Amino acid sequence: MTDEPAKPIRVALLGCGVVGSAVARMLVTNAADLRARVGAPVELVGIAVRRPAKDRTDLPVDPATFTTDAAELVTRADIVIEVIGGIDPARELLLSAMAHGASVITANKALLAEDGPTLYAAADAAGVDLYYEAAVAGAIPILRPIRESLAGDDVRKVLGIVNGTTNFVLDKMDTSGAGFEETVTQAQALGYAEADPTADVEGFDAAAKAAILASLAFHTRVRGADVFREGISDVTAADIAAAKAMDCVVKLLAICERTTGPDGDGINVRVHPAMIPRSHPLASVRDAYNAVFVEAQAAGQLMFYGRGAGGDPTASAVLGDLVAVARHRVAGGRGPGESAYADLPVLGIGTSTTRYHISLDVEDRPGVLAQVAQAFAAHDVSIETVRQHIPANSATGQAHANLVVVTHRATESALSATVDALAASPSVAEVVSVMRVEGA
Ligand SMILES: NC(=O)c1ccc[n+]([C@@H]2O[C@H](COP(=O)([O-])OP(=O)(O)OC[C@H]3O[C@@H](n4cnc5c(N)ncnc54)[C@H](O)[C@@H]3O)[C@@H](O)[C@H]2O)c1
Ligand SMILES: N[C@@H](CCO)C(=O)O
Ligand code: NA
Repeated sequence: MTDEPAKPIRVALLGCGVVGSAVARMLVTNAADLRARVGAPVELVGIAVRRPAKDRTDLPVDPATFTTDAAELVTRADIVIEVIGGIDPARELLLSAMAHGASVITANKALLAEDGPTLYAAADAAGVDLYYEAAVAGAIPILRPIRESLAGDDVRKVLGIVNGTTNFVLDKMDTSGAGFEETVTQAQALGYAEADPTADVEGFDAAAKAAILASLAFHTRVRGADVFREGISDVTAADIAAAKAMDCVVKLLAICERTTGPDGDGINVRVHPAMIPRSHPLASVRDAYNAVFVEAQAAGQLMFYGRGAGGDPTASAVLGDLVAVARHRVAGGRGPGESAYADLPVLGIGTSTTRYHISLDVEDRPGVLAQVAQAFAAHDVSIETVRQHIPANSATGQAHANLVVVTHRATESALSATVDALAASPSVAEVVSVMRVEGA
């Protein structure tokens, strides 16, 4: 008696842009290996596109595979891969796919951060898988390690560089000394930044990824809108120079922290530029690379590093999900569903604690340093270092000094009250900049 040949796994691909075309190519080129790893043939039954007339002859795919009817395509697949992006129609298509019994794979962080629970509920109702490794940090395996490998540990903190565009811009500002606008223009010319770079430079993309990371790490529903967000458009060449003077670099960080304090248990999730010491592992993340640093109770510190974007790297994560999901189809069973049992409160930014670098333009006369120190003391913010620099010429003729204060850890609310007091002080001409200092 011979074994029945395994039934093919029918895969539908939605979107054939940067990621979709790389996924299609890998699906076809690696078909024999995928078949062996899955235990059944993996058959690309259709690719939904918006512009069917576009020349796609470079792809090793039968032209009859392309369709403009994504809604119909999702009804005849075992696995649907969504790489269209945006909220709708991606959401409707994924919901319809699951309602028709398909498992789904998506790279769509915006949709997951906006409405992940609806997708999870649909996956549960249909008894199918919902996988999305590509949605955070592209090729880097980070979601499966948090969702599965660390499921027995207690994750305390996730600290990551999860946006390649902003890392590229900040890295170039660091090495060239150039300003933000000039560097973004250069990044656009090199294809690193989009024509409209808002989602990246204002931190929306990183905030969506932070929400996904925090949800998985802390078994709590966190939406993109819950994440405190500050982008990099206000980071100046002077900020970068100030970081250099402290032997630090500026990075856009996504920070997810489990906190236990007088206000009770909760989590802080925030995205903002911060100085980190050059000796910190994240400081060596250059160009458009991503890295995620995870701290868990028993595991200690772990670091994940690699390419966070690009067609092939992102397709690698999609195909990894595909093999996992297809194996479930062959052997039966499902991967993990949503885990939101901890239901921790997402605390306001005021409760988060970090160190701060504050640059002040002050009058150079007796008692000024004491008044500045008093503003910190009054709000219970402890000073770690103070550096004073006297500029060669003061434009006004008035004697001025530049004071750089670095604090010990303080809450954001205490720090912002201190900054308000400094701004109102007659001794302080200007609060030149305030930047958080992480990783030390
Ligand atoms: N590019 C990356 O490096 C990267 C990395 C990680 C995650 N992602 C995510 O992957 C997804 C796709 O990104 P991308 O860079 O490939 O974008 P893209 O713009 O290159 O491709 C999207 C494609 O979807 C098509 N499309 C739009 N609406 C459609 C519809 N209704 N039916 C069929 N096709 C439709 C578009 O015409 C386009 O070709 C996004 O969610 C993105 O956030 C991208
Ligand atoms: N725009 C993102 C890539 C997709 O997540 C980045 O710059 O990292
Ligand atoms: Na990933």
